[in-house]
Amino acid sequence: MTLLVETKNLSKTYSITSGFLWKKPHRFKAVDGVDLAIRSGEIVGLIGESGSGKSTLGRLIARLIQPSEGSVYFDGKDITNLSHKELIPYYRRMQVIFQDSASSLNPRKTIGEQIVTPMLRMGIANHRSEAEFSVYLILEKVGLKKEHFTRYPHEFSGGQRQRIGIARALAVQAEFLILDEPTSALDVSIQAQILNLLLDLREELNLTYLFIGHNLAVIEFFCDRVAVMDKGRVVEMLPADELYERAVHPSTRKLVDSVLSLDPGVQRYS
Ligand SMILES: Nc1ncnc2c1ncn2[C@@H]1O[C@H](COP(=O)(O)OP(=O)(O)OP(=O)(O)O)[C@@H](O)[C@H]1O
Repeated sequence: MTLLVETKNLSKTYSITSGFLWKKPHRFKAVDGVDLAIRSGEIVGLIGESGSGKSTLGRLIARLIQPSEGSVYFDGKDITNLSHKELIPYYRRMQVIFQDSASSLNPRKTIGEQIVTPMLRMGIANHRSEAEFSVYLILEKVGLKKEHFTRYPHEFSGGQRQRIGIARALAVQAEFLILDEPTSALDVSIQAQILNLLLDLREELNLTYLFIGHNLAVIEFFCDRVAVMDKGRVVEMLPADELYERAVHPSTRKLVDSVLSLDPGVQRYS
C-alpha cells in the first residue's frame, strides 16, 4: 500500500497569556514532534487522554491550522507551506467530520444546496442538474433519501446529520477523512450503523481514515492500527486488534486497564 499521509516532526506550539500584562506568555507544545504515516486505504485510530493533542494533530494534518514546526505530506507532496489558494485542492481531497456535524451545516439552507454548492465550486460537476443528480445517488449511498435534498438541518437526527457530513465528503470525492469523534454523541445502535457505513465506503471507494476517539472498543473494532498520544507526542503505535494485549507504554496501559477494570466482557465492541 502506498503512503497517503505523512507527518515529519510535526509540532504546534501555543502561547498562553495569564491575563497579567507583566507576565510573559507561557508557551506549550500541544503537538510535539509527531512522525505519522498513513497508508492509502488504511484506518488509523488516534487515542489518548483528553488534552493529549489528538484534535490538534488532526487539524494540522487537514491544514486547518499552521504547524509551528515540521511537515505534512499528502500523496507525496509537501503541503506544509502552501498558500490558501494552493491548498484548495487538498481541502477537497481531505475532509474533516466532527462530532457535531450540525455546527458545520448552515441552518438556513437545505442540505441538498449545501452539498451541491461545493461540488460546483470545486468543479466536480459543471452543471447544477448534473450535481443534483449525483447528490440524489450519494444521499442513497449514505442511507438517506432523495426527498431529504430539500430538507433543512434541524429536520434530521444526530445520526442522519453525520450521514449528511459523510455525503458532503463523498460529493467532493474526498479520499481521506479525518473523523474527529464522529459517533461519540450517538446511541450505541446508531453508532454501529455509522461505523459500518464508513467501513463499507472505505471498501467501495478505497477511502483512508484517521479516526479520533475515546472508546477503545470502537477503536479496536473499526481501526487497522492505533496511535497513542500523550502530552502531544505519539508514544505508541500498534495493530488495533493487539491493543489490549500488546500495549506497553504506561499511558496506553492506563487507558486499556481502565477499560478492562470495568468489565472485560462487556466492553469489547464486536
Ligand atoms: N487554539 C488553542 N489555543 C491554545 N491552546 C489550545 C488551542 N487548541 C488546543 N489547545 C490546547 O492544546 C491541548 C491539546 O488539545 P486537543 O484539543 O488537541 O486535545 P485532545 O486530545 O483532542 O482532547 P479531547 O480528547 O478532550 O478532545 C489542550 O491543552 C488544549 O487546551
